Amino acid sequence: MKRSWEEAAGRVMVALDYPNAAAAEALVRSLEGIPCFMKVGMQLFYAAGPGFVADLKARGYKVFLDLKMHDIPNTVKGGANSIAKLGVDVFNVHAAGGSAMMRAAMEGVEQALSGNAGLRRPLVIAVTQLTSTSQTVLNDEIGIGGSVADAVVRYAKLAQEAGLGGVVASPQEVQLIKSACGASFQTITPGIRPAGADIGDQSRIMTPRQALEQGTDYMVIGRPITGAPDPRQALESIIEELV
Ligand SMILES: O=c1ccn([C@@H]2O[C@H](COP(=O)(O)O)[C@@H](O)[C@H]2O)c(=O)[nH]1
Repeated sequence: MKRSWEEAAGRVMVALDYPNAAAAEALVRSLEGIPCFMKVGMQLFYAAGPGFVADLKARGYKVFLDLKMHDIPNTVKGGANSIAKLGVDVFNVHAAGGSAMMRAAMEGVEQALSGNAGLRRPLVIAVTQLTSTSQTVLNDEIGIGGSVADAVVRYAKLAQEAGLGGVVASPQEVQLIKSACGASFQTITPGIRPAGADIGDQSRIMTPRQALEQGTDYMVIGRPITGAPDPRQALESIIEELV
């Protein structure tokens, strides 16, 4: 199925994994006019703070705030409340925190929205198993038995029951998640590597085209873009692969 260039671009979330606002801002400027998401993770957020996120939103960017909260329910509720007030489009928690913690995140969002009619409702998603986690690490280090795919689907169902709208997983698990949770349950997939790209610390990977063919909703891509000699050209060539 052919899709427009804009639709293809809108499925890419560029990971702004930079040590400071100036470096991230340079990348954002180099991608100006491309309607992708900007993903702010912990490295940038801890250095540049909520002001950087608020500035991106004020300039009209779609923002995924990837802080992967994992704490007691009351703390996550408070964190979700603060994040929702920033007006981000997507944010996440770890499904490993359990259903009470995930429900608390949703309560934090509801509280923020009820006090502010102008706020948009963010998509709240849960990390299932990190895309750097291999079968061996899951079984021998984390201590969860069975296949990675089974562990991912179990967390996806738990997240859905807690009221979340989607999950972070690898593209390899997208079809199983959609079968278990329905087509509208969103899948956000890191672990994307164009053919020939350095895998780095990722374990469960696919190319952009393969991920799309699995039915992923959004793909998170960092180093294949940010580490390229010409990041704009790298992103444009990924988008061409998705059209
Ligand atoms: O399971 C996960 C959850 C989050 N991430 C984040 O996505 C990007 C991926 O960056 P690459 O450079 O393309 O590997 C990064 O910000 C991670 O924190 C993930 O990789 N896996």
